[in-house]
Amino acid sequence: MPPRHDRIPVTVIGGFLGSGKTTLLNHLIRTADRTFGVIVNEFGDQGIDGALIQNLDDNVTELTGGCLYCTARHDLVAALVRLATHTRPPNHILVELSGLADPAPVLQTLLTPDVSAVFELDGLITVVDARNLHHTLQHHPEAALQLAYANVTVINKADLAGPDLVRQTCRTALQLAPLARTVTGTHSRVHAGHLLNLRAFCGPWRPHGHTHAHTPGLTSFTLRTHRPLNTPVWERFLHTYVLSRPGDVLRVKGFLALHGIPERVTFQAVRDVFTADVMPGTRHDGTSHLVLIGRDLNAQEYREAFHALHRWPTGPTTPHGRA
Ligand SMILES: Nc1nc2c(ncn2[C@@H]2O[C@H](COP(=O)(O)OP(=O)(O)OP(=O)(O)O)[C@@H](O)[C@H]2O)c(=O)[nH]1
Repeated sequence: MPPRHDRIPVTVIGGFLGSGKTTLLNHLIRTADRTFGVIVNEFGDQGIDGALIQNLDDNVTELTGGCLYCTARHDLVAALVRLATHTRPPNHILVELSGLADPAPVLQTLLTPDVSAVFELDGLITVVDARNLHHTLQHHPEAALQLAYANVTVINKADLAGPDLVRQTCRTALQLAPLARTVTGTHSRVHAGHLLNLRAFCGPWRPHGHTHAHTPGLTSFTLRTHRPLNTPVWERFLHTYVLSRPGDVLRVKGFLALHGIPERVTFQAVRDVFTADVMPGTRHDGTSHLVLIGRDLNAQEYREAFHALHRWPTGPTTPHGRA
């Protein structure tokens, strides 16, 4: 095996939908003293995370259009090679998995002799939403697999969980990943020294028996419109179709064009917690698109309801009269 200084270290970031993986990636880019290349695996035809990753220009590759559960080996290898042969190659690569991915196939790909001759798998970081882990483990078998191989477990969203639940979540995570270092944080703010230079895969490695367990009925689809939305009418849609269905709608993310706000608005929801942030320095072009991931969702029902938002004028009128 070539010595480390000749190979580019690769850190894989996994964890369930909305746990804080992209937030961690941005935190590392901001705080760690090195140049990063990033590969983001997203399902659906519309990548969102690429636009949410900061300060990397052309060193971000989105693998879109793939499967909900896995990263195609040839896509991953092609993206690694693209970064390594860049005119200014990064000195560390971060691979963010989709929120439903089992990390084992990606780890295996990185450990094959042809790939590991050029890239060194440094470690797997699994990000956990402290508020939701227990519920997630009960309903989504993917979550246990994501923890099983972790070298570091980041117990994130401590602010939403509170100290008692954070302690319980740490204990549960340790049962599933007894050899992993566990660190807690809010907004994935964990010292880079705990996450990088782990060299956790120096010895031989074999995945545990593979179960391929998946949550039944999961679907993902994109909603699009081409005219700005009336804010009160959008909020009604949000409450009816997203926030009041937290067991079914697991994740929503995307961009909104809202009437009266010239900038693009980033929208994110993880079950019943949501944020809508104006992106400074941007201008929307009138289009909105949202990726939804959930269980037993009727895409047609959502598309019709989203499309129907345009029946209402873009002024301050609501379906029930003046706002
Ligand atoms: N309150 C709170 N919100 C957080 C924290 N960490 C992340 N978030 C928010 O949670 C949402 C999801 O965070 P992301 O980093 O996009 O999660 P992700 O794991 O990359 O999501 P997917 O790629 O869709 O699986 C965003 O709105 C974040 O701003 C935290 O510690 N506290």
